[in-house]
Order: sequence, then C-alpha cells, then structure tokens
Amino acid sequence: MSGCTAVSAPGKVLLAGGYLVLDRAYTALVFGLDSRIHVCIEPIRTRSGVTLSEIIVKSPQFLAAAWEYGYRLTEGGGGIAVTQLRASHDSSLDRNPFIETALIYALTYITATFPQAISPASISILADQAYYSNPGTAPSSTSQFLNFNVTLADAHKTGLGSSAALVTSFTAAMLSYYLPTDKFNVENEEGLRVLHNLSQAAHCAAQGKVGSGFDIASAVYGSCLYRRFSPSLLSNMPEPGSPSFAKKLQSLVEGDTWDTEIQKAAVQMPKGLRLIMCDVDCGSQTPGMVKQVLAWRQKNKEDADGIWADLQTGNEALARELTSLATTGEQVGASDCAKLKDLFAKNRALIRKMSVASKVPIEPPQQTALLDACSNVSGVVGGVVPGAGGYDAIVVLLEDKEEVFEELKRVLVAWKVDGETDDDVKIGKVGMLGVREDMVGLRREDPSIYQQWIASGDDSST
Ligand SMILES: Nc1ncnc2c1ncn2[C@@H]1O[C@H](COP(=O)(O)OP(=O)(O)O)[C@@H](O)[C@H]1O
Ligand SMILES: C[C@@](O)(CCOP(=O)(O)OP(=O)(O)O)CC(=O)O
Repeated sequence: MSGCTAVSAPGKVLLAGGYLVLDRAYTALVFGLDSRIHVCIEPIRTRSGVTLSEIIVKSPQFLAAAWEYGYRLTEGGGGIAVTQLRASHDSSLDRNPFIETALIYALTYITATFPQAISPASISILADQAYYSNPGTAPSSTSQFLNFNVTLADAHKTGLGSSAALVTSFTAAMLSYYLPTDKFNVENEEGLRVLHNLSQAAHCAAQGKVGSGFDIASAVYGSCLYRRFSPSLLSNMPEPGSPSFAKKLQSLVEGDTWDTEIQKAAVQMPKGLRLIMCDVDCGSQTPGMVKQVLAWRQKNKEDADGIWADLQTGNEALARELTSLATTGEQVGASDCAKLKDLFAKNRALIRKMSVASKVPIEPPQQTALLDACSNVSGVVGGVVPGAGGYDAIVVLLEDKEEVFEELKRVLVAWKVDGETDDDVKIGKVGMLGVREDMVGLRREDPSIYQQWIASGDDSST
C-alpha cells in the first residue's frame, strides 16, 4: 500500500437549528457521526508499465460503480477540465456529479496552487454501513466495509449526508496526495480552512444550489455550533472552464472573505449520554419543504421572527446545557437531565408551532407520536426530527446504557401507527441505525484497512 493516501469524513445530524441555519442571524447544533466515508488515492499501477492519463474512481461496494476521467488544463486560466471516458464503445455514461465536480474543483485548485503535470491516479471510495439501509454482505470476516450488492442508484440512503462526506474526503485525499505538506496539511487549521472552503464550493456547484453548508462543516470539523457563510460568496463564482476560474477559485478558497463560524467547544456530549439515529420507512416524502417554509416566513415576517427567536434561544440553551454537563467530566445520569428534558420538550413545541403555521410537516403527528413514545422510555432524555424534519428520521438522546438501548429498541421494533391521519402518510418500520455522535471531523486513515477492497483497483488489463 505504499504511495497511498487515505482520509475519512463523518456523516452528520442536525440536532437543532434546521431552517434557522439558512440565515446567518442564527446558528445550529450539528453532530458529526461515527459513520464515515473513506477515500483512498494511489498511483495507477499497470503490469505493462504503460502510463495512462486518467483518473479512475471506484466505489467497489456497489455494482457498476466506476468512473474514468481524462483531464487537461484549459486555456485562459479556466482550470482543469475533465472528460468522462466510456469503459467501452457501447457502454452508457453513468455520471456522478459529486465526484466529477469535486475532481474539477480539486484539480483546478491544486494546479493553481502548485503548478504540476497531474499524474494518473486511482481513487477508491468506501462508505460505512449506516449510510445505506440495504443489508450488506461482508467479503471476509476482517472487512470493516460491506458489499451492498446493488447499484448506487438502487441504494437506499439513510440521510446521513453521504454526498457532503464524500466531497469532503475526496477533496482532502486529492489535496493531500498532490500538494506538498507545506502547501496543504489536514493536520493544521489553515489546511482545514482551505478544505472547508473548497469542499463547500464544490458541493454547492454539484448540488446546483447554495444550502447552509452545515453538512460540509461537520464533515471537516466534526461536531460544532455552526453559523453559515454568506451565500453571495459562492453565488458569484464563475463556471469551471470560464476565463480566470482557477485564479478566482484559489483566491476564494484562500481569501479572508469567509464568514463561517465554527465553535467546536460549544457542542459536546456529556459522559454517559449518546445519540441514536432512527430511520423511518414511510410511504411519501415532502419535496420542497425548505422552499415552503421560507416562503411562509417571508409572508409572515412577524410570526416567523417570533418563532425563530424563541427557537434560537432554546437551541443555544441546549448547547450550553450539553456543554456544561460535559465539562464537569462526571458521569451523567437520569437525575442530571431534567433541564435537558425540558429544553427538548420546549424546542419540539416550537418546531410544531413552525410546522402548523407554515403547513409544512416538519414534526407531523406521526413523528410526534413516535418521539413521545421514545421520550417515555426510562433513560431517554429526548428526541427530535433532525434537519429539515419530515417523516423519514428521528434522533434520540439517551443514557449510554445497554438496558436503555434495549428498551428503546423494543419500542421501535414494535412501532406501528394506528388510525387515520389527515395527510394519508403511514410511517412503516422504524429501524435503529448503528451510529452515534463523534466529535472528530476529517482525519487521516491507515491505508492498510482497505487492502482487500483496492487490490482489485490495480488496472492490470492494460
Ligand atoms: N459511496 C458512494 N460512492 C460514490 N458516490 C456516492 C456514494 N455515496 C453517495 N454518493 C453520491 O452522492 C449522491 C447522494 O447525494 P445526496 O442525494 O445529496 O444524498 P445525501 O443526503 O446522502 O448527501 C449519490 O447519488 C452519489 O452521486
Ligand atoms: C432545512 C435545512 O436547514 C437543514 C436540512 O437538513 P437535513 O439533514 O434534513 O438535510 P439533507 O441531508 O439535505 O436532507 C437546510 C440546510 O441547512 O441547508
């Protein structure tokens, strides 16, 4: 595994501050998770010694998940352009916009910062199980990763932020591989700042929209209190390939115009507590929730400002209480959690107020019933619908004890919704995801953990 560079980035859960975080006047509490997306990059090895001018990207846990790119420096400072290559004449092009955009942005930044002829490379992506609910199979008893036996399009995502973790670890792996450590190092603050800014730019470009970016922030920095960057920073970026794109990207990424605020110390997990994520199977999903909430807010400024201000106060109090319990360093038990319980209940009431007023099912009645049932389990502190809310997930804070975990699991496994609901949405099975919070963001990995996955990455056919 010599010449290999490997990193991983965590998934996320937005415990508090959904919708508010879209506006710089408010903040959000985001927890990184212990489910990670790993990226390993190495020189392309060929038996014949032929050198290919290609970057090959593979996601070997999925069927037919390989993307090959040719690359060239464009004229007029437009940066690096990539062309996806077909595996054979008759095969169709299966594009992966997140990989393609991260590749263009990373190569453009690399060549602008440290001009060089980009050497061919092979990149492997490996995701921890919890990102997808498809049952995987282990290729061997020692493998940390599973084969999902489906294509990426058929994989069922659990909403942990796979594209943000992917873009962040892909970008970090590329920059670490092609740049000398005095130009980029994930182990120092400046390296993380560059990684954050470049990953935000690439992720927004791939998504075709500028979101709050909390998912990229937690992929880079781990759990934190997050205040977003001004959206105008990215909405004014030119298209890749257009004149001076490379210089503009470099000065955007390295410049001091970023106003993101990351407070790591303000979000902590007390000793003796943990988070659990639950995936809810449901018959329908509500598209455009963000659009609808923001449209309602614009038309009902006064009502919305009141709810937003109360939620912000509650969210800050929640962060303060978690941090204050954590900083004692003492084991926290049920008797220490009365204030936390109260804060969860108050925040949920405000979210329901927002939900009813905007007519957007952020915490719909089906989720209220489920969260109430979870909150009644002895040892559970509270739960909320994370992020944008809706029908498909909940996050629960509980005492980190086997018996609490088992009792919660029993309630969830048996969960079914009886009776009619106004919106005709039935939530089905509720599953616990094998994840918990993790404070650590992007980190280097030992490439030997991928050995059995990337041995097949050798391009021995050429
Ligand atoms: N393991 C993976 N390998 C390659 N691409 C991936 C992988 N996981 C996610 N992606 C990319 O990210 C996209 C999913 O992103 P998105 O819809 O934003 O979901 P999420 O909410 O999980 O970020 C996929 O369509 C694919 O392009
Ligand atoms: C509404 C939001 O503030 C939070 C959405 O959080 P989710 O965790 O629900 O997001 P997805 O992973 O994109 O589904 C929008 C934002 O901050 O961009």
